[in-house]
Amino acid sequence: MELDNKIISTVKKVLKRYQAQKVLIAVSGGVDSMVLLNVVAQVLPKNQFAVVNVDHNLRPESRAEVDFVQNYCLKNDYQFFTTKWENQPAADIGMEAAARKFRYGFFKETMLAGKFDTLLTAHHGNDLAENILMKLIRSGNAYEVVSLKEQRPFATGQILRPLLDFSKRELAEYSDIHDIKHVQDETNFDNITLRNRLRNNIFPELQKENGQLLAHFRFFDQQITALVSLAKQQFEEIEHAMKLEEVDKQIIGFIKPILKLDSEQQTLFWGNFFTKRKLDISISNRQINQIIEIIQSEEANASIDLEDSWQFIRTYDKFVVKKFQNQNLTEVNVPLNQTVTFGSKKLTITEDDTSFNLSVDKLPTTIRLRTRRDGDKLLLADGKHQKLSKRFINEKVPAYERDNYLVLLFDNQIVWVEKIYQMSDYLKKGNKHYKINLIEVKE
Ligand SMILES: Nc1ncnc2c1ncn2[C@@H]1O[C@H](COP(=O)(O)OP(=O)(O)OP(=O)(O)O)[C@@H](O)[C@H]1O
Repeated sequence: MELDNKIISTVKKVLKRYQAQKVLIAVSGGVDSMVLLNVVAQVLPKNQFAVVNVDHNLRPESRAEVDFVQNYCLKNDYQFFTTKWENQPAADIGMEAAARKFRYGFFKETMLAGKFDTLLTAHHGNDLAENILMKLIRSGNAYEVVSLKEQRPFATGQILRPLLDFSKRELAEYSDIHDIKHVQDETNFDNITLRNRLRNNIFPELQKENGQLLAHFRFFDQQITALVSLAKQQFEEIEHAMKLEEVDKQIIGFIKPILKLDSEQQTLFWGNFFTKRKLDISISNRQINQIIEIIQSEEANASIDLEDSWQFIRTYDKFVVKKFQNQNLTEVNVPLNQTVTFGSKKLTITEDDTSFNLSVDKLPTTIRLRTRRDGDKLLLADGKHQKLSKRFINEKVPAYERDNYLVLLFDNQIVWVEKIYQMSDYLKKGNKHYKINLIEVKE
């Protein structure tokens, strides 16, 4: 009876704390979600909840499982939504992730269509502990380790997981006491996945060491969550002081504000920095340590290569995180009056006698666009040449930005370099007039 009261009052409390009004319960038919349904039906009137189920169509018995949940809902007069996954990917790789994506896609659709504000899942204490240990084994990233939250935003509302305080065993006990029928998920017994190996082999051993293990994982989770949220407040202030400039695939900021953190704190800082920006980069612990090392070094122009073509550069008082230029994009033809795309920029050249910004004295046969190359030279008024690299220095263009500047060539002669050079400024004899339009496309 004590367990009953504890489960019911906890679910009630969580629903109240997060102000759940109209609730969709994700029910697979397994013991956990059938217990959750049973409990919610005791604390909410029927017009405030419904059941959602997804047939992943991956095992022969999946149809029977849907039928089981559907019949249960029919019998009890609960509103029920279901769908069947038809277009599975051909290969087996990533099937679980694809199934998950489909499942949550349908949950979202159903929530929006039925104006539900809350999705409930039956994740419990064992799921939480398994998740923490899995993330610890795979990455050790503190921000990922505590990823299974009691509440998180979802669709236009939220997901709540009111059973995290209970173990699988307690839920099974509840279902035994109340004779709650459920289906058995066979895949839980094979040891192909890390999760199942932890569940079936590792956790039983660990629990022999301490029966309170799951409560300790939950306690650990709550503390890390709190520590991370405290740290995030401070990191926001630091990022503000860094005066970050974020443009397409490039972030620049001052280093000084980070230096008031010690190395360990910086580990947490950079983890947060990359995790929250969702860049297409998987940053490892080793790389974070390298970043910290060059931040603290005296070297003026140190740089390291990160994963996925990203680079971290430390200049004198700033740092830059940027994505390499795609080498295939180094040279394109530019037909007149057509817009060409070069990386994140678009450029159009038109013949224009009224509002031209470039003039030359003869019609070019080829017009090409590229980024700078070693040895590029610019023609000056006195007929002499200047190295493009020299001009970059004169114009105070930082080294890390120089590769982004576009260079335009008429018949192999540089006639224009984005922002810093136009040949016609030096040789005013031109009689062919062109208008160059350049726009940056923000992603
Ligand atoms: N096919 C399904 N239909 C409806 N709800 C489901 C289905 N599968 C899972 N759920 C819901 O998700 C909860 C967690 O299920 P399970 O542990 O199988 O998923 P997971 O892959 O570990 O977690 P996640 O749902 O976060 O990916 C279940 O208790 C249930 O509430």
